[in-house]
Amino acid sequence: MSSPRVLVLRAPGTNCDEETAYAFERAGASTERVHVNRLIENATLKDRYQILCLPGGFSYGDDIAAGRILATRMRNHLADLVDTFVHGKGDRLVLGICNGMQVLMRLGVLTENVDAAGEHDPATLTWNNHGRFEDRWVDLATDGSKCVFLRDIQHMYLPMAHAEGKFVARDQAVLGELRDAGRLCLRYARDTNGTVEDTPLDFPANPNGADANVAGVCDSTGRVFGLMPHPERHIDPTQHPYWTRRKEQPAAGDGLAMFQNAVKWFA
Ligand SMILES: NC(=O)CC[C@H](N)C(=O)O
Repeated sequence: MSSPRVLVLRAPGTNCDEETAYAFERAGASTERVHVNRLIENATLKDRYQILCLPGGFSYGDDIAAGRILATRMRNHLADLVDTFVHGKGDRLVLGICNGMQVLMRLGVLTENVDAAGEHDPATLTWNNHGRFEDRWVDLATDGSKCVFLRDIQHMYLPMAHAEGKFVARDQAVLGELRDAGRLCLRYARDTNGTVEDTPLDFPANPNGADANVAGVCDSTGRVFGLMPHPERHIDPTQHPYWTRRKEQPAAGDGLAMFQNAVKWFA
């Protein structure tokens, strides 16, 4: 298959769908932005796509908790779609960006197979330590061996923009299990070296106080990935905040490689 088709799922309050579709198209995929209600009406629509992407925004106004309502709608009305993309024949990819990661966390697909015996969810996303919305650029390091989207990427400089983005594991055992499986594959970093650190960094390097500096998590297969920062906002070099001061411009913004990795997976 040459060019995968991407389903960019929209809901009331989604606001990053156009940029996300642009990012996938720049990487060589074809995309359609589809409202969640259209998918609920037509169960066979999902069969047109190889990649499911949940973009950023404030679905259903972040009411109750960010991502909770869309995740509940998907669990109740789109269970077949979720199962097809997450499990199925293992031939599809899922990406959740920011609010999309919040939805994937609420659906439980990013922490699947982890200490299922516990009374509470193995992990969640909660309010940033300082209790406010934080919107700026961050350095990221990858432990990307496992995750399809992060292959051959060590460092990225990307914008983050969230209030409920602090990753918290239920306990150290869960954190260790996810880490040892290579699933804590994207971390906030202190610099551009691409070094993964487990001890939480101080603010501002770790913008929200996340356990083990976690900024992104993948499932046990590496095909399902959620991250809080916004790769679709750094596709072109001119989106870098200091681009006019750089002597040499890179060919692309740091985020593009993630979308290219997804497209390559189908080549
Ligand atoms: N940028 C986004 O996707 C919004 C993040 C999210 N709804 C929050 O504030 O936590």
